[in-house]
Amino acid sequence: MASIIALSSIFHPLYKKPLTTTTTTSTTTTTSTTTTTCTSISLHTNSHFNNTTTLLKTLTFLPSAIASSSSSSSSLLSEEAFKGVLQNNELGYDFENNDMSSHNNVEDDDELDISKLALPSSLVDSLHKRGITHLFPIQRAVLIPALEGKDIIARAKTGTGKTLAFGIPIIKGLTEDEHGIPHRRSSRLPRALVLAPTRELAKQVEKEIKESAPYLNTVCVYGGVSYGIQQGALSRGVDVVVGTPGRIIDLINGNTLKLSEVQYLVLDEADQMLAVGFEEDVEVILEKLPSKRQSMLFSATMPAWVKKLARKYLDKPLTIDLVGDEDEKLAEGIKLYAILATGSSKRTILSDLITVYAKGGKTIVFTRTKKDADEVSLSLTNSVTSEALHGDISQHQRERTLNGFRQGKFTVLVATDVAARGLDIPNVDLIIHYELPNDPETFVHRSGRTGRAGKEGNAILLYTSSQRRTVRSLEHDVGCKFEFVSPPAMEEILESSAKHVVAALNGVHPESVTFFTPTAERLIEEQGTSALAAALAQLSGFSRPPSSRSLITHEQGWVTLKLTRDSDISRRFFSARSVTGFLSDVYSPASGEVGKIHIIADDRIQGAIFDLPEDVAKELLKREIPPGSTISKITKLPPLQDDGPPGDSYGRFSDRDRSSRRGSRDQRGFKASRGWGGSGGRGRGSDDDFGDPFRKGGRSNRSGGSSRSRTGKSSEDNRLIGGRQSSRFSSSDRGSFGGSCFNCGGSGHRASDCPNNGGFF
Ligand SMILES: Nc1ncnc2c1ncn2[C@@H]1O[C@H](COP(=O)(O)OP(=O)(O)OP(=O)(O)O)[C@@H](O)[C@H]1O
Repeated sequence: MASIIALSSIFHPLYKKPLTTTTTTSTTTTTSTTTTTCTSISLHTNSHFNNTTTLLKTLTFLPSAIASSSSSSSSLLSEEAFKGVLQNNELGYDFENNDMSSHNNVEDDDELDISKLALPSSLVDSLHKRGITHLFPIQRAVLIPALEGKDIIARAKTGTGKTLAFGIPIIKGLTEDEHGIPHRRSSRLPRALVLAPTRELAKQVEKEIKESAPYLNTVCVYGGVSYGIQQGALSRGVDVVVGTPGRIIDLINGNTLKLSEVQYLVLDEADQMLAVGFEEDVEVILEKLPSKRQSMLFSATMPAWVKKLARKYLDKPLTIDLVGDEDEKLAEGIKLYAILATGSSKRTILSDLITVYAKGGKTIVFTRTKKDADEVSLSLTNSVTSEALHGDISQHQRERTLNGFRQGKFTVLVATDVAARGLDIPNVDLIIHYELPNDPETFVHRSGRTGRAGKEGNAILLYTSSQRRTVRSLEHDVGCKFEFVSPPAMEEILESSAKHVVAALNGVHPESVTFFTPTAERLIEEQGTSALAAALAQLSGFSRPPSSRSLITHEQGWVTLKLTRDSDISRRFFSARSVTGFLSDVYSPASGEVGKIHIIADDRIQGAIFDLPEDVAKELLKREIPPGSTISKITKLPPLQDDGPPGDSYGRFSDRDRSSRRGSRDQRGFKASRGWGGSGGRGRGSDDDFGDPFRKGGRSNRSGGSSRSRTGKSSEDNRLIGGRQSSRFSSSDRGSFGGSCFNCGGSGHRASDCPNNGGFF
């Protein structure tokens, strides 16, 4: 107990003994303040040396970019500071090599061991029960300054444990006084207030605090449910209130929630308050709080409003930034992929992506609108179990959905941003950004639903050709790198499906197996391994052979081919028209059927990739090809030339922008987007409807499903031609050939009519 008192007395915000300070200037002053505080602990509190040692050692492990002073801040923690603390290097810490091993008394693991940090034993016990034994970096970074009573701005990557970073010091402060003596409370007005941007996040924070400190009364308040229960809980007395700003204001106005005794304020996911339009409400609440309080602001990102808020309402906050300006803002375990898709192909590839990248685990698909969430979820139900989560779904149903997803009752959650913000669902393996997020912050939040608590995960961004530049901006703004990959090839899908089926087989009850064994033995005798292969194919959903798919649009029944031309033979500009010209000469029906065309982005190669219906492609590949040219079916897309419209730039995408852009579309005047609006500034789900100003037709409508996209539009409408203009032409229209000569590149004639014909055509 003595050591607990000692630690509390040194660090607890309510401790009256003045901390030792030194006077130097500006930033250095701050450093010295912290340093001296620590130094005084280290050098002058001999009787408590062991615990102090532990704390100091914990501090020494803080990452180098741990804290910086904000404009109004007066604190700075850094390794420099810690070097100062340990002038005599009592702990034997090797600062140069960030190595504690030379210290001989305490094992490395002890540094973050929560049972060694003089926290209330009840708290330690409940954390242990939850499997939480050691602090995460943001928690160890926040703990000491929070216990010192400092206002804090903390920024850490998603899923790294921010809730307990503020939860632990607040629980300690609410549990015992500065001497470690349990509080006896007279009034039961709330002493801690946590503001969260969404109901789900509020409930999650409540859960985290309740599970860590079941002996405290924690009440969660949010809109969409009746006031009665929340009012009742508040009137019975409460320690911690967690809630969304709107309902909190209602309860304050209804005189049920009184904030006069609030000592701790937390703004969780402060950046998201802004995103969901709570900025005014937040400020109204902050104005009503007692001025003598400790405030902690947690945010994954730092937009201007959050900085303003900090300046206005926090007192000389210490900024603890475990992200930094340049660094990747996502947890390390998250692998990022970007996949080029069209509006219509997104739905087709979605289940394939889930099959290959989620590896049988949980997936969250993010859409921008509620309607999309419903539609996408519905379209998935044939292949996977899926549910939608958005604001139009009742609160009760939302909770049921979330619980079902947590418990693995279904594996794919299709959610809008607001509904899924800040959700902590363990073991989400895959995030799919079905549409581009509105801004980098949203991207970080969405992606951060995977790779939580040190685990690994994948996040896939689906983008259209007109959004390439936005994807690059995103990389820059988030400080991340995407791996640009093609949609999974059929082989990968089959292989992953087989793996899932094999994994599922392991779950079959042995008794059921015995039941089927005689039939299995007979089948193997009769058919050998093909019997098992047939069973796997059936279980994978591939009882019929998969039809080929375009690598560009992913539409079934299409094949993607690559055409290259030897640059020694022709130095002419290679364009989409070169492709149509080539097809027209080699196998003229193909020129009327060609789908999308993209020019290959490789200086050493003159070439393009393009789609043809499977049967036409087969015929084409049988034809004799002019010397110097190659044509082949490909299974992976090569790098392609950027063909986005010029205005696909960074910015927020408001509804007003969207509607005005729609208006401009109707007038047939495509205006460059200024937003991350997905679709290069076009409305939802219409990414390719009018995205390519250079798109031209040329393909006849084929009978049968494959020539039409799922949207009902002909693929002709969808054609995208490598960003360059192509002329309309028809293979049967030999009189007015609009392509360019594959031989000389000149327009208006075919290679067979080329005056420079090398003899082949
Ligand atoms: N020290 C710890 N040891 C083990 N697990 C922990 C620890 N701290 C937190 N966790 C768990 O890690 C998960 C993520 O924590 P939390 O939700 O607080 O992250 P976050 O940083 O707030 O994420 P986000 O920014 O996405 O909201 C939770 O399930 C939490 O219980």
